[in-house]
Amino acid sequence: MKQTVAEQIHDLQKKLTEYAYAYYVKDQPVVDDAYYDQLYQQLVALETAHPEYQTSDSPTQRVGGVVRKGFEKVVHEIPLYSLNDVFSKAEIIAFDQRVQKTLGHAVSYICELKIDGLSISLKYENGRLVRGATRGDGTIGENITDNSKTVKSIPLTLTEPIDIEVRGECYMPKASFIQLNQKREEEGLDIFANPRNAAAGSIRQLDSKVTASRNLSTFLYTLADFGPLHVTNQAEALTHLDDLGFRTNQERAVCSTIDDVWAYIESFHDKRSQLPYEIDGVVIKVNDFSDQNQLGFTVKAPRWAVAYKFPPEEAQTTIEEIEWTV
Ligand SMILES: CC(C)(C)c1nc(N2CCN(c3ncccn3)CC2)c2cc(C(N)=O)c(N)nc2n1
Repeated sequence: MKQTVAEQIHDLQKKLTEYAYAYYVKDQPVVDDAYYDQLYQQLVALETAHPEYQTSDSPTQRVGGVVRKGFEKVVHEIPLYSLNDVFSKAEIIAFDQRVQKTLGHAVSYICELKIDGLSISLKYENGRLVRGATRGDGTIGENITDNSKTVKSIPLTLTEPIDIEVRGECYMPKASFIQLNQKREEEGLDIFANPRNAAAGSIRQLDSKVTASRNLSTFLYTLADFGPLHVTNQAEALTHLDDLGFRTNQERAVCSTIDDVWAYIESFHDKRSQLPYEIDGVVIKVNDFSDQNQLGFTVKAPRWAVAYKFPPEEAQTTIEEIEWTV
């Protein structure tokens, strides 16, 4: 039986959302670009002819188009903490000793690559993105909701209709950074010093159409407000973020000893230049949430995590050296 217009539109929105999720979140395209573009144009035509069926979470709403005079301030109800930096194996061992001394037992750690982007916080109500904000000073950030909606790896709708706030890094892939700077040089514009500055400049754009053109991506890494999620450790929390539709970094590893933590760090010291995104270190976190709660926070940072910082990277990677995943 022939589909109604409403059914045709809903069907296209669902298909295109699934294809975009596979491409931008899982890095596993399921259709080629030409086919995606063909369906996308069909949806644009149908939504234009029947605007009553255009939904705010349709894939066509990712193109931006809002121009702001400035950014509203956002107060983070749950503050974003800092991290204590460490620069050597000795400092990591000292961290582990302090943790074991406080808890009275050994713990497992989770190692996460420290993405060199800028921190954002995403708030969802009933599974819908209601607010995107920059970290700012950890308490006061900027409202970047319009721009967040143009970042293709940020879900507009979650797989569950829950209230949750998540945090992570927004970054620009190395290849996009190199291409952006080439374009800016051709146009006689200033170039960005590094991908972090390029990402910050792009997510803090007043014209969301510009943000949409910058191929930003994300890796989410923490739940600010756990909402209805029952998770007991960081590894589970990251799996939950995956299940909800977020993009998380798959290089994470649970390490049962600090020697394994150091082996992880050393392994990425060499792999760093081949990654398609910049990292400036490894974040080491006590994995178990009850252990984290016992360790608590200093004024500015958790006692249950440290950021191991790599020495500054050598010369800029050439485009050939990068593995071509997004
Ligand atoms: C939730 C905690 C506090 C443990 C935490 N905090 C982080 N950061 C705090 C300091 N940040 C910061 N940023 C600007 C100014 C001061 N501090 C930048 C984010 C993390 C950053 C990354 C990352 N980059 O990949 C990550 N995988 N996990 C993090 N986890």
